[in-house]
Amino acid sequence: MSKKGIMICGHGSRAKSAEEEFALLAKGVRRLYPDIPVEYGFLEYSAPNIHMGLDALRDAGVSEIIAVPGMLFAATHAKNDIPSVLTTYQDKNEGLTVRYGRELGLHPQMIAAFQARILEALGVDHVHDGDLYDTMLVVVGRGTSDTLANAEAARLTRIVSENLGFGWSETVYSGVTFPSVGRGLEMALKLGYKKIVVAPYFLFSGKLIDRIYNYVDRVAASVPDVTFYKAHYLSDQDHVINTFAERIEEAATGTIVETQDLMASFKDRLAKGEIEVHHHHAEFRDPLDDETKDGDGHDHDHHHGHGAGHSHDDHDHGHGHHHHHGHSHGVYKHIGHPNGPRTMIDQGVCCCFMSQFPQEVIDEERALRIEPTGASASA
Ligand SMILES: C[C@@]1(CC(=O)O)c2cc3[nH]c(cc4nc(cc5[nH]c(cc(n2)[C@H]1CCC(=O)O)[C@@](C)(CC(=O)O)[C@@H]5CCC(=O)O)C(CC(=O)O)=C4CCC(=O)O)c(CCC(=O)O)c3CC(=O)O
Ligand SMILES: [Co+2]
Repeated sequence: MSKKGIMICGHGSRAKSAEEEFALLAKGVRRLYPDIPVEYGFLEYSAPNIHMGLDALRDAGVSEIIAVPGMLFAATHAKNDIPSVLTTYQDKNEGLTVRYGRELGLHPQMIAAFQARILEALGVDHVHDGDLYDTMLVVVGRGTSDTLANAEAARLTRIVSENLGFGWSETVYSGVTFPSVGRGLEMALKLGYKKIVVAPYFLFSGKLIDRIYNYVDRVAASVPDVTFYKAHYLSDQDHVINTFAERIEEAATGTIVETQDLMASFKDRLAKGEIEVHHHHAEFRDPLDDETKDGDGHDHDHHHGHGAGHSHDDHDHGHGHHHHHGHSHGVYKHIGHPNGPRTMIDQGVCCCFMSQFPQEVIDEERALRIEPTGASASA
């Protein structure tokens, strides 16, 4: 009989607090599965990385791993990056089976978890129809190059807006796509609502959450007659843990609906040469692990797609790390959009992103930043 183990694949952050908070998730899942080993790992920046978590399960004698993305939506990370790590691992470990579940998605419990955070920000337990007709909801999604994942964030906004009865609502994004948090809030103010709830649909704290709350504070300081309510991110609420349990069960029993099967879709697109696996240049590397020592901060221990997107041989990198492989990645639509984010500029974000910014947008942003008034457009 095969021994099962559970693996939660998280994002990771340069913020220590995010690592600690993500660990709480694994703790919550362990409470639900006391007899099964549960490990977690991060895709980028943080330790343990996904390999380390998988190693821990293997070393505990697990032969059937049920892996689930610790991700809200099915975008690049859940669709390409995690499956790439998992299939590579399975290929290298004979006799090991890795199943893969789907993203948390807009499960009713995730919506409940989000609404609980919004009500908490407003300081109420429940609302009656009409209570929030004078209030605007601004949902902050992460933002990705995956249009459908961005659309899920907008769908969430609609659902919550109807459930709670907000006067008006809008979806903004913390990066990658438009509208940015800053531009979105400027637009929101034009509508004249005096109460605005800003609710980030994020699992944990991190650099992006800090940036979002800072932005709200900055805008709030400029309009003293408007009250901003900052909702907490989701974190390890029972609703979230329960959603993980459902995703684990679906993967374990093989009852994922075909159209939602991320691993099947990954393999299919890989075979067709359509995959754009993002390189994990930021993946945490164990200094004791020789395999990952390639001297330039890259761990290329996974598939690289070469079929679509552009290869890094096509353009100049203009930054310190070199890519000695032809990885490719998502195309950022409307990257120069006037209401789009400028946050990535000069923040050390990968060339994969930066190389897609038109030079005039970069120049314009840099010029704004050196204005003596300090009027920053870095939204
Ligand atoms: C701050 C930063 C890292 C840094 O520089 O420190 C950071 C941080 C975090 N991202 C998180 C989540 C997601 N990140 C993505 C995608 C991308 N994120 C990228 C960059 C950055 N991400 C840096 C800021 C750059 C900027 O200014 O925007 C891109 C551009 C490049 C790359 O990853 O290499 C890549 C585009 C890929 C593409 O679309 O092609 C997706 C969507 C997806 O999967 O594609 C999800 C949602 C997954 C889900 O659905 O849950 C979380 C956890 C939030 C939570 O708790 O929920 C944190 C943690 C934190 O905030 O610290
Ligand atoms: Co790069």
